[in-house]
Amino acid sequence: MSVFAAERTVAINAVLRASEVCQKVFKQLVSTETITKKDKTPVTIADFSAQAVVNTILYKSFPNDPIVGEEDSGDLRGDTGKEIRERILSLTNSVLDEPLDEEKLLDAIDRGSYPGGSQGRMWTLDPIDGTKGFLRGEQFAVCLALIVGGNVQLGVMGCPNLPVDFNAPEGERGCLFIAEKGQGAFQRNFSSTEETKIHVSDVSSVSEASFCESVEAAHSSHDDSAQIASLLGMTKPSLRMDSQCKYCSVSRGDADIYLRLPTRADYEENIWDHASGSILIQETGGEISDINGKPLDWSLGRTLKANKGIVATNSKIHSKVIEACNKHFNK
Ligand SMILES: Nc1ncnc2c1ncn2[C@@H]1O[C@H](COP(=O)(O)OS(=O)(=O)O)[C@@H](OP(=O)(O)O)[C@H]1O
Ligand SMILES: [Mg+2]
Ligand SMILES: [Mg+2]
Ligand SMILES: [Mg+2]
Repeated sequence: MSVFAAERTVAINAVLRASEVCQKVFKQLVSTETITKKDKTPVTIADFSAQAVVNTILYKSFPNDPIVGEEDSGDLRGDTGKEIRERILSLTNSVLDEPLDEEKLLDAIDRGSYPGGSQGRMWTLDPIDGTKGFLRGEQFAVCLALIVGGNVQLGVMGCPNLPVDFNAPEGERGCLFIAEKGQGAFQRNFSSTEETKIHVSDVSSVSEASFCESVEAAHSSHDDSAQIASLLGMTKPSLRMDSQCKYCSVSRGDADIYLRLPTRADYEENIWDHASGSILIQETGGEISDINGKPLDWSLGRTLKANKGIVATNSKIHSKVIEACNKHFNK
């Protein structure tokens, strides 16, 4: 029986509303509505608005739950932030039942500042994962997960541009993925409430397998993955896409392995970039670890500081992929 039925319903609603914001923005986005953050990555009015929407909806049902969210309101305050703030406010209010004022909007965004840790309940939110994919009109995802005592219990992901059927790439787009610990995982189309149970592929020979990996070589080394593919005797082309949609693709069997290989020794993966994807992989029968085969540790704060890179597979071929990573990186 579902332990988090209420959380599941609220999270689905929040992710769908935030996805709606992103879809609205994409049609009208102008260049002044994208900011480059200190780490040189982009953030748009849609990222801020989606975070405000999700945090507001979560607060209404679970006022005591802290949130580890990617964005903060620093760039939206004061005179310099006035124009962008007003756009975000009207966007946010276009999907909320009760309108916010400017102060409440900024507060809602900043409710995502929780430092994380091993104690109690917390949500983690990536309002748009794959912002670069979003800007290109390609794959992005609204990603929300519930973590309790350092364990991911629930994950909901909205993928507005992902084809509902991998074999019909020109067909309907827009899917929602829902996974709860011990309850399996489901895909739902944006146009319906019917849920279909999904599972990973049953490929058991690694030479038959295919990778799903980042578009940006700066986020996961393509050279290293090509060499690992060669060690494994893999010949199929990689499926390349932005965002946690990669986890969705592996979880429904479109590809067999999600590899995220470190490009910089000092990079720590953010928990919001992987929490919902990790439970989706586990609940569809897959396996997830870092490149050394170590379980992901969600209890150390806003990042996965004890882990290096990510390997998610259909489970049958996991140990082979870890072995190849080991061989490649420790050569
Ligand atoms: N150096 C480096 N290494 C690994 N990961 C990084 C790095 N820099 C940024 N990021 C994070 O990558 C998130 C987007 O991941 P993607 O898999 O979508 O990358 S890609 O767009 O396909 O290249 C992106 O998430 P969003 O900001 O939510 O898009 C970042 O959190
Ligand atoms: Mg970002
Ligand atoms: Mg992200
Ligand atoms: Mg993001």
